[in-house]
Amino acid sequence: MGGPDPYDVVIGTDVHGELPGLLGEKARIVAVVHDEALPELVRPVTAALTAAGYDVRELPVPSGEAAKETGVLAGLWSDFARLGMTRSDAVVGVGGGATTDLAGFAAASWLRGVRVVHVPTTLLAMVDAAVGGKTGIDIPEGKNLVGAFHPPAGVLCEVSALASMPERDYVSGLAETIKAGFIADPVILDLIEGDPVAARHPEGPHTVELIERAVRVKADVVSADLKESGLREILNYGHTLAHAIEKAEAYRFPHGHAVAVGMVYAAELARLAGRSDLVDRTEHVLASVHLPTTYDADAWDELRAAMTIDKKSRGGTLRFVVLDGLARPGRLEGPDEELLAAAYRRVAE
Ligand SMILES: NC(=O)c1ccc[n+]([C@@H]2O[C@H](COP(=O)([O-])OP(=O)(O)OC[C@H]3O[C@@H](n4cnc5c(N)ncnc54)[C@H](O)[C@@H]3O)[C@@H](O)[C@H]2O)c1
Ligand SMILES: O=C(O)C(=O)C[C@@H](O)[C@H](O)[C@H](O)COP(=O)(O)O
Ligand SMILES: [Zn+2]
Repeated sequence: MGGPDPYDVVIGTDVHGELPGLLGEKARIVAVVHDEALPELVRPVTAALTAAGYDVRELPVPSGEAAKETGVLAGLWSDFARLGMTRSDAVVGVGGGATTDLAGFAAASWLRGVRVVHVPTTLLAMVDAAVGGKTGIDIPEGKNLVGAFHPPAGVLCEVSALASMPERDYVSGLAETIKAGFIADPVILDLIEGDPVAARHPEGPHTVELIERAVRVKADVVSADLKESGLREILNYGHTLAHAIEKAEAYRFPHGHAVAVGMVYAAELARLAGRSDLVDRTEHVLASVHLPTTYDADAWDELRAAMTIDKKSRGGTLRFVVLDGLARPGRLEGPDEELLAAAYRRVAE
């Protein structure tokens, strides 16, 4: 991963031995912030760190989006204080995107910033959440509204960890993978459309290639625009409606499923605005891996209200990432209310 502080993203099997190299030699205490439901996946991480001589402390946090609550973050700050963590110490985040978002923000905010290495255990976290340095938590008013840009010192994707993933969560990660396909690398779409049944499972023949391609898309974008002053917005394709859906569902709807519906909505916005016509392909590839393409017809007013707080908005103007063609992302600024509602009719079930 390029940018001012480049770092390695290791992708492979039996790669835990690379962890000390990613962490560096300065750290004494390493706080392993991990999803409490994944002891089997945490064990090889702590074993590799202990063998390398670090003082390893395990800090379990709730599974899933419940990790991204202010109370959990405040609990980690107290833990870091109790452990006596100084600026030369480090955090390792082990889990899905919710865990790495929390661990990353805890590291960003502790003493104004300590090193963090991520060990993502879901497809979604490998292809997206654990790379790129966006960290954050949710508040009742909205998703990811508090956070910081804090790039990791390294990312370790142990692909064998994916074997235990429930299909629903695995497929959620395919939504962000497909997003990378639409905004920048259509070969991703070809690989999934070529064998969607295989794509739904981690033992499929193209899993490592899909991860590598999606990480490459993210690396190229983030290296050029870490703090989202322009280009990075393309990684938010489909997310304007997605975050509104997640809020409406009290964060119990998988992130990737919400992004899937959000991409259909963005594709329909682009079609109605005369920019491109990728709606059928979007629906087809998402449905082929069992991702949703529709949402509650009665939810529009609530979703429209929630979309106002999107981070891409400027003043009162909503701004969407739309496609002018495959791998040709553009922006749609301030679409009128009738267009917004009309596009939702395509999604409404
Ligand atoms: N920072 C970013 O750039 C970025 C990018 C995309 C998504 N995100 C965030 O990531 C989060 C979603 O991440 P996610 O989809 O990884 O979900 P998650 O972290 O909520 O994990 C989903 C579920 O999978 C379980 N799990 C994790 N690894 C497992 C494994 N190997 N085997 C069995 N079960 C496992 C977890 O316990 C949890 O129940 C959202 O909060 C989203 O906003 C952040
Ligand atoms: O890395 C980015 O930039 C993204 O937008 C990636 C998204 O997949 C991710 O869900 C991100 O957390 C959304 O960020 P937000 O700024 O809209 O909260
Ligand atoms: Zn996302």
